[in-house]
Amino acid sequence: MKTWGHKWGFADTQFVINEDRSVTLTGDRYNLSGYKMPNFLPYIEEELGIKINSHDQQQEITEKSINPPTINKDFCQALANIFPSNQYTFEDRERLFHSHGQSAFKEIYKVLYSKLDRTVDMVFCCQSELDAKAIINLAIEHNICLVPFGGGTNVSCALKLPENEKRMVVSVDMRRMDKIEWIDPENLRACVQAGITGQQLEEQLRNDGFICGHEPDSLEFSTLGGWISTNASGMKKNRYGNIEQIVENITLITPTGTIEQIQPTPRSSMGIQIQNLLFGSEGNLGLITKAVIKINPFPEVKKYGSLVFPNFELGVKFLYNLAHNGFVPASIRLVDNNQFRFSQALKPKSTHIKAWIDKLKKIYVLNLRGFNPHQMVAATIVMEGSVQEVAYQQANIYALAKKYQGLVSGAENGHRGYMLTYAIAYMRDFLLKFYIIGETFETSVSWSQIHQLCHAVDQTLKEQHQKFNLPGKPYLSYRISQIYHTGVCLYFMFGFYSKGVEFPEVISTQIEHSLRQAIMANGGSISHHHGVGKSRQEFIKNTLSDDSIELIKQIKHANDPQNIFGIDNFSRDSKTI
Ligand SMILES: Cc1cc2nc3c(=O)[nH]c(=O)nc-3n(C[C@H](O)[C@H](O)[C@H](O)COP(=O)(O)OP(=O)(O)OC[C@H]3O[C@@H](n4cnc5c(N)ncnc54)[C@H](O)[C@@H]3O)c2cc1C
Repeated sequence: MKTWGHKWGFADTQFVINEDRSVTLTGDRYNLSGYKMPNFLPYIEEELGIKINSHDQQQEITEKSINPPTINKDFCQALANIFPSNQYTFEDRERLFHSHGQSAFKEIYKVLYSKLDRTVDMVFCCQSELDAKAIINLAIEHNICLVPFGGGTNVSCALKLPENEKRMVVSVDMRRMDKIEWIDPENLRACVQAGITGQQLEEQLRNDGFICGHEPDSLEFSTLGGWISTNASGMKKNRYGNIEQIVENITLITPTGTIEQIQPTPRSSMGIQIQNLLFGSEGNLGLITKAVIKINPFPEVKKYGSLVFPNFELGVKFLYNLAHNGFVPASIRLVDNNQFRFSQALKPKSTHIKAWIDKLKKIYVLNLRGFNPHQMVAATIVMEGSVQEVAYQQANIYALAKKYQGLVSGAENGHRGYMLTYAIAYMRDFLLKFYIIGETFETSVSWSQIHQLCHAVDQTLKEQHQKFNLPGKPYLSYRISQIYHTGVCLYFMFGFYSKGVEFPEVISTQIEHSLRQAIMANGGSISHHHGVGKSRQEFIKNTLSDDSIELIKQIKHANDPQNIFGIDNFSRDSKTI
């Protein structure tokens, strides 16, 4: 690493500008990697109304900018008496890495170009349940604040330390707990340690012919414990479920004991289900050390597909009908026109014959079918299962799409659409260099309020852009990324050009706040899967009754009277809760 700050992802993968102003994603990890994208910069420039100068880049911090650690000597001595030195570190780079998630302007911008407000003082690597109990006991004895760390991929400022925390803060990194403890192949369940990443989990299960199927776009780095703590949602939830449907039992080590069900069961009417409190607990209650999850035989077939519709409204009508039918695929997403055009802009320059075929397709879609290139939208599809299941889904989905003027546009476009989501965080870091600040945010909303909510977000962004007198034009795109019986998950991306703007990270935060207000005023939820963290704490009071908030405070207090798990995402000391 040349610079001090930590970016997203693998070191071999980043977007770069070539001499001919095309853009390439380096490495060979994704199907977007390794080729020139001539239309990338022109698309961004047109959408934002700016000109990108490849030589005019923000300079990342190359020097340390991190507070010296607060040291509790007695605790450090006691720790050293129990654990070998390779299980903990005071190293600055590690402290920084463990002190933030992936929120664009509230965290990554600060890490790369400014300074995080506060960093953890030590990083401890938890290797077993015994370690978890021991570190908690030491923390109780010496009044230390512990912060569980999974993959650091949250986008809600869930790892941002509270400003008023005066104690020594220790990040408890769970990633060495990355084993599958057992597999029950007959009943299709497995007991898995909480620090395993999605990629490790799927690789290990695959060796035995199984799949978990929980596939968030952060799969490569996020962990099982993090998924439970944030109440995560994976793209293939239609087939495998969201995290709360996948997990059968959780083990949580807390300052007052061990929280778990004695044994997992397919379902149980046992009174209040303690486990439900842990989904979305966001590091406030203790350390999740393992979980029993459902597993599935590895699917016979995985097939991508895609459709284009003349406009977003027809696409939504199609999804509404699909959601209430029996052939819902593992995943289906509907992207708006901006995102559709962006995915087109990421294509390579066509070779001779391909260019000719593409031209013919374009003529058919635009001239013969009358699609408007500035209105048309696309749906991308993943189908998984047996040969028969997938064939049944494909035939019925495409037949239904026809009723809404949908045209089949091929597996390659579908695959490309899904790969694009893996590149988004790399894109964020690349664009940030050129003063373009972007962020993603999401919500869930009933079917009947989708259009009103999207319109409100669009209007609010335009107003905010004007209010802060920002250069160029604001960027907004959105997609429906999940469908439910009563509504959908809407996933937005917004961005603006910040060259010459003072404190862009502060303005972005205010804009994001206004956008959430608009979402909630138009029937949207506080979050569909990103969680609350510090980013959305203030909206809890619009989400839960006062008495519900009080009950949560009491549960927290009973479980952790000393507030050892003082990350304060949802705790008794929170300013707003
Ligand atoms: C590019 C990108 C794509 C994303 N795509 C998705 C997506 O498709 N779906 C989705 O749901 N989210 C997505 N996210 C958000 C993020 O990946 C999830 O919130 C994820 O669940 C966080 O897991 P983590 O292991 O990284 O947790 P962290 O970020 O390390 O921690 C998150 C919170 O959980 C707590 N925590 C972590 N591990 C434990 C543990 N073992 N015990 C107790 N508490 C713990 C932490 O203290 C913190 O409060 C995405 C993020 C990025 C950057």
